[in-house]
Amino acid sequence: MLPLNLLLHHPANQRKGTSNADQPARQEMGGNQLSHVIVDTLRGAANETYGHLAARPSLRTISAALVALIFTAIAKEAAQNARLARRLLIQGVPEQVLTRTKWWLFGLHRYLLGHMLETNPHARGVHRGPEMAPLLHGQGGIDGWAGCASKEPLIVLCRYALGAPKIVVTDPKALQFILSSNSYRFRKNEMTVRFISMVTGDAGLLVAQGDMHKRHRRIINPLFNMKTLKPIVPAMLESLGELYAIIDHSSPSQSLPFHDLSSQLTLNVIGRTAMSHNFDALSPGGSAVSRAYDEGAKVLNESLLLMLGLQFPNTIGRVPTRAKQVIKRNVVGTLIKDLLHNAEQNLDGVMLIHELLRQNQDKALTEHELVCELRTFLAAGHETTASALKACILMLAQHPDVQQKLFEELDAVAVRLDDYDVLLKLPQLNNVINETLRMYSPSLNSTRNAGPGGVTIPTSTLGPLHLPEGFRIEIPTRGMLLDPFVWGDDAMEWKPQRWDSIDLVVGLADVPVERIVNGRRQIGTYEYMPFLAGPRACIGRQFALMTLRLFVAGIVHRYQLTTDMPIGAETLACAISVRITDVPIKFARRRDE
Ligand code: HEM
Repeated sequence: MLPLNLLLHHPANQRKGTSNADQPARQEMGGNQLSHVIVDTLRGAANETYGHLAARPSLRTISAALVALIFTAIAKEAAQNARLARRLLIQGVPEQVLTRTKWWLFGLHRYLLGHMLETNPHARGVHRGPEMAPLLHGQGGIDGWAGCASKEPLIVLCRYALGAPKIVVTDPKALQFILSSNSYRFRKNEMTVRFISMVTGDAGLLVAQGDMHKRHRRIINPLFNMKTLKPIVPAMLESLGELYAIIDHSSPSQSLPFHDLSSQLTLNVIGRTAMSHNFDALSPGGSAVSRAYDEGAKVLNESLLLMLGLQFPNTIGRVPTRAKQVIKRNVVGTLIKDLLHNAEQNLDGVMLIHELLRQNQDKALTEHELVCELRTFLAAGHETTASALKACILMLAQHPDVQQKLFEELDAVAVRLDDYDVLLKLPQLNNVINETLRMYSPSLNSTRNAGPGGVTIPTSTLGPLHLPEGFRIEIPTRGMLLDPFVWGDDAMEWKPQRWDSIDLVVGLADVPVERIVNGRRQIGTYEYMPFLAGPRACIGRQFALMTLRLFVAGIVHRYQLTTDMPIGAETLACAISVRITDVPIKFARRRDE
């Protein structure tokens, strides 16, 4: 792109700003009609003002040029986004209402900030999901929905910075298409991919797209089937034993910070079971790796500059920041290479790293790709499982009746944790875990972009909907799990017993018209998705459920749990996963064994 001050000083451009000589320069700037008008106007004005300085560019000239460039870029982007949004609006997609109309620049803020300043539903954060629900069902707060009473849009358009549009989708028919039958026609958002790549490297399952994803998933799938997972139960229990030791050495009247303990515990679990390595995260002060991991996670959560750098990789993204230095150190990546070499000497081992090497005997994945995959297991499997575990334990401590019922169930079968087949079938245990994953889903939402050439998706109420290439889709996982239209008026309450009368209807693409059939609530595959669905659903689902079943059963059978945190007083934070920030738990040993 030509700097504007050079254009200004081009002889053909002196005084008059619109000669034919401008054409190539305009094309260089890649502008549309609007940007041409703006450039021409600014150029004319700049010539009038700074024409006498033409021979020697001054700071003022350069500043004016910079301002003009930024202004042009913003106007161009906003105009493009407005056109994109319009393409969806004319197909009948309702839009979230702007409550702050006429508030700023005669409503121009719609094209600059979109719905970012709206307080309900929030643009982002843990409240966003549940607050979206009424809109998605056509109740208040949406523009342009002329649907009849029996229909609900289940798709809403909203806009972000510079009016960048996206649709929020909960329509099961559309989700079945996006996540399952046509999942490879959608791509993960580039900024999300850049963000996750900083933690996992650029070749793990979470960031892989298209054929690369298929190739990786084919090799990694067998690592997470029951046959491979059952032999790692003893390694999981070894980590649980370390937690017991810490609890047993503390006083029953002392509240322990289970929010930290559960993260350290699950880090040890992933270390042992996935990499055959002891991260030693539960020891006082942790290990070098666990400290590096914590530090990395912290800077990722906190650095605004880092986020802007991801959005604008070629400008702000080049600024060296402390966050980047921390991530670059990458002790974990270096360690994993060593662990891979060790595991190659012991190919009969039962841990995931051994199975990974066995599945990769034809070297379909390079060493770099293997390292990225193991880093991915660490990033995707550690905080998510810890968030679910801490929520289970806090809920049980807050609800003594449910805890007692679960204890009795465990006691009745004289639970032996190494017999996983028994644990799999315990109804109270499964109810507690299902309900916690519903109410405290570690996943806030998932995003996808329409792939090359654009995609036409089927919908229940709008008919086929064409999404231009790159158009953004948000799937509000947490919102769907807390949606009163799906779960009933008590959706915001933690009630494990609701699962006694729920049928999970597998493979159902359409929302059942009759929600309650024979007294049982019907929930479709695309309505309960803590692990998402389709070829890109969580590969570690069974691993996570196994960890939760073993640890919740083990802890409740051994300790009576209480907490000073009243029901509803917990605070949630969301960075990589949604988690309860403060989980103070008192553990009283039930009986000495
Ligand atoms: C309660 C715990 C967990 C929850 C709630 C969870 C949730 C999810 C969700 C919602 C996704 C889809 C993300 C998206 O595409 O937008 C996902 C993907 C993934 N998860 Fe999990 N996860 C959990 C535990 C684990 C564990 C323990 C592992 C591995 C050890 C793991 C590994 C992965 C991987 C590799 C992917 C990417 C799959 C792909 O794109 O093919 N997760 N997880």
